Amino acid sequence: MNVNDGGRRRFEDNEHTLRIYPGTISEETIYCPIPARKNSTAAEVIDSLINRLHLDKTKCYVLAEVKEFGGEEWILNPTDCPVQRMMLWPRMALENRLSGEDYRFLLREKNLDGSIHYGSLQSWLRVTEERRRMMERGFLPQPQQKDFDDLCSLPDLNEKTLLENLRNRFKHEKIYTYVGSILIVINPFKFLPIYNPKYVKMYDNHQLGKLEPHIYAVADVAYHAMLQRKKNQCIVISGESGSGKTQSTNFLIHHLTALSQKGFASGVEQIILGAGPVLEAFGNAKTAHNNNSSRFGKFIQVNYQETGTVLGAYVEKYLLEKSRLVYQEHNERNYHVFYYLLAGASEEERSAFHLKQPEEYHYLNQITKKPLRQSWDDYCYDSEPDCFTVEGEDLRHDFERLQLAMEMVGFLPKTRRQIFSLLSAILHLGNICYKKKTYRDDSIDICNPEVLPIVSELLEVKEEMLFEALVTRKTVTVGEKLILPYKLAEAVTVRNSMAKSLYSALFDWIVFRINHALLSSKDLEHNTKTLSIGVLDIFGFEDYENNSFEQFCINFANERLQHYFNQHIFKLEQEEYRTEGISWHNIDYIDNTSCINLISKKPTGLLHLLDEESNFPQATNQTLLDKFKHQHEENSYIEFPAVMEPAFIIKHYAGKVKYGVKDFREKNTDHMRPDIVALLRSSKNAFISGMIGIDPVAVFRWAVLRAFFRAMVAFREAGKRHIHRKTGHDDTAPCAILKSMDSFSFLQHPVHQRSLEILQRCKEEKYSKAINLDKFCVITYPFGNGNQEHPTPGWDIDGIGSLTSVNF
Ligand SMILES: Nc1ncnc2c1ncn2[C@@H]1O[C@H](COP(=O)(O)OP(=O)(O)OP(=O)(O)O)[C@@H](O)[C@H]1O
Repeated sequence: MNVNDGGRRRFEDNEHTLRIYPGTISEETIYCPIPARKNSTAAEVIDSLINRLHLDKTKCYVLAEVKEFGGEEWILNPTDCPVQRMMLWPRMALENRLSGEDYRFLLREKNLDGSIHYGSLQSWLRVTEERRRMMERGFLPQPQQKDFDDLCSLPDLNEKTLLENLRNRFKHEKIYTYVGSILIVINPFKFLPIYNPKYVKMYDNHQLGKLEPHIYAVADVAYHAMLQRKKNQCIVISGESGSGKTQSTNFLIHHLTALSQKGFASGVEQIILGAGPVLEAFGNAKTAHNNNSSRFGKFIQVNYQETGTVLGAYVEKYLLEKSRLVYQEHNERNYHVFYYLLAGASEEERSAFHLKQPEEYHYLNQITKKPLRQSWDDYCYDSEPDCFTVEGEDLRHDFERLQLAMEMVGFLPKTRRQIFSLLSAILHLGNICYKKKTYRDDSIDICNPEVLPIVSELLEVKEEMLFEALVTRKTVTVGEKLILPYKLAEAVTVRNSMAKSLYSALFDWIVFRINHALLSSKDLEHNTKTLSIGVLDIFGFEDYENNSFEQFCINFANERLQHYFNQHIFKLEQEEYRTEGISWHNIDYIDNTSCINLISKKPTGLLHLLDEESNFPQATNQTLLDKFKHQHEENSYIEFPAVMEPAFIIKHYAGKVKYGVKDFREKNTDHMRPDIVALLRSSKNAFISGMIGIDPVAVFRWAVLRAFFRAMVAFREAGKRHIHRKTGHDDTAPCAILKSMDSFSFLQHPVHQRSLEILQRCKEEKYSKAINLDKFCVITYPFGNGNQEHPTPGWDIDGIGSLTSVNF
């Protein structure tokens, strides 16, 4: 049996050992190893446990799965398969259990009323408790300073006291702090025992601010506000890369599904569980800041019945970073899924998909190696480790985990093969290279024609058509069809654009399929009134060594979000004080309206000038820059580098960022050329031809902005609510948002429109549902280095200086 093949079969057939921790049910046992297979159910495992540990058979037991930091517990249904759940855990958790307390199975006793008896606290909690007792008895130093869990209650609020308060709280492992209804999170980069069921219970139905700040409190307030006011809610998460946004989103989603299910895993939770690793494999990558960085923004909406029971959910994605597919910066990688596939595919799959080693693909091997030592006689480039594997990563295990997760969200083996075949086609496409035919003219040829049959086989398109599409452009003028050869650089752009479009269409298709699995049929019953809570996990402000169009869009979106924070927190709040006759000195804040106008105001905003230049065939990077200069030379929010550099600098609220204009026009109108669309639509493979039909034109910029429109409307409505409250026209409780979000809802997205068309075929009634938003906000901050596997040394918080650029 070969190694690769063996991996999958091992998982399918072999016996696994589950370690079950019985806790107080059997105090003398730390854990009990129980053999089980992939399809062994929780009920069978519990039976074995009862026999092994001689437990009281008259009592009722359940298995609880603990995963992620802090020991959130998910109760398994009797028919759930623990091994399948275990295989979704990261490899570290499977191998290194003694230190990996985050993932395990616990045995819990069920009370007569059906509730779960959680028994004593887990070992880590005992340590914390012990420490608290020692402190009380004076054996350990008491915390010196009083801290404030809401920055608004600081007696003297200024930058210094604000940072000191956060630092002080962080030193005492308090990573959460409120600013009114906003929650600030500081990434601890270490396990904290604050996410277990005790905390779920503790924060159930409590007014915000009554207990120590916590992410559960935010979820809880949103949940109960939704139920009481019958209004949909929205939680916005923002922060820089590596600050813990995804982690916070996971805590929220877990809590939001847990609240309604009293601890029992539902089908929806099962699908959300499977959707996570799938989205992560296709949408996450190693970056210089985070080994598992999400390269797309997402909006996850959990739908509830009016009674508060989870109905279904849906995911909307924003701006997948397509450029990563064809080029990665130093010390960064392409999307995880490529490495998983190349490491984990079986021999049969390797030959069917024509797979090679990662270093043989242009899209994976461009890692720029920086010279480590530089001297005349010793110019060394290569002592740096490659970037194909990340420390602690087991790509084969990750591939198995991905396959299982795909199975859980309903991808049949045939579909999985089609997806992997398409991934291979994309990699081979990237290997196609061009040369000039002759020195005299510009016409080009393909240097390695042997790659063409492989790509044509994998995409199931005719080889001649593929060749034509890669080297020539077809243009139709009045009554005439012109075939013009591409120039060398143009051909490379077309090849890359085809690869990017294929990958992004695949990602859209995956999200579309996940949504089908997540949307419950009850969601579509017109007489079932649904409510929802949305969590928006959006990219934070970015400033890298090289910033391009992606950073420009992301930072503009953040600029708009900041604008609405300003509106809400400063302007409206101060207006309210004034009208209520409270003596008040206005606080100065950085008003970023001018920066937003510079970028987006019609007719001369940078985005409008960019649109003009994108549609003008003779335009170049220089003409674009000249246009920017000509219109905005006097504007203090834009600068141009002193040396001749094709770049411009924007003075954002969070600092100056330099953007290189290279590829701005192409990325702004980044869409598949019609001849490429025609080629892919001609594929004999219905999976590929159908997928291309979904969304041929990339709605790049508007996709990212739409995410911010959600936030924008939420905050604008917050403003209206303030005014209404004063004029007495609105009797809803604070924070109610009335505005219908129809026009910005996911229903507008082409992928979802398609999804709905299909669903509507099953349902005659039109699916019409207003999406209203209430508002909550979570802001996350990283401390130390995002790549740290271990906590910040010495629990140091000097990095708190990084907060200074943020103004609330
Ligand atoms: N509450 C937390 N407790 C402990 N560790 C955390 C917490 N939040 C985040 N981390 C750690 O920080 C790492 C980075 O977090 P995460 O991936 O959520 O960041 P992010 O803001 O989503 O980054 P990106 O924008 O690059 O996707 C996680 O892998 C985890 O190790």
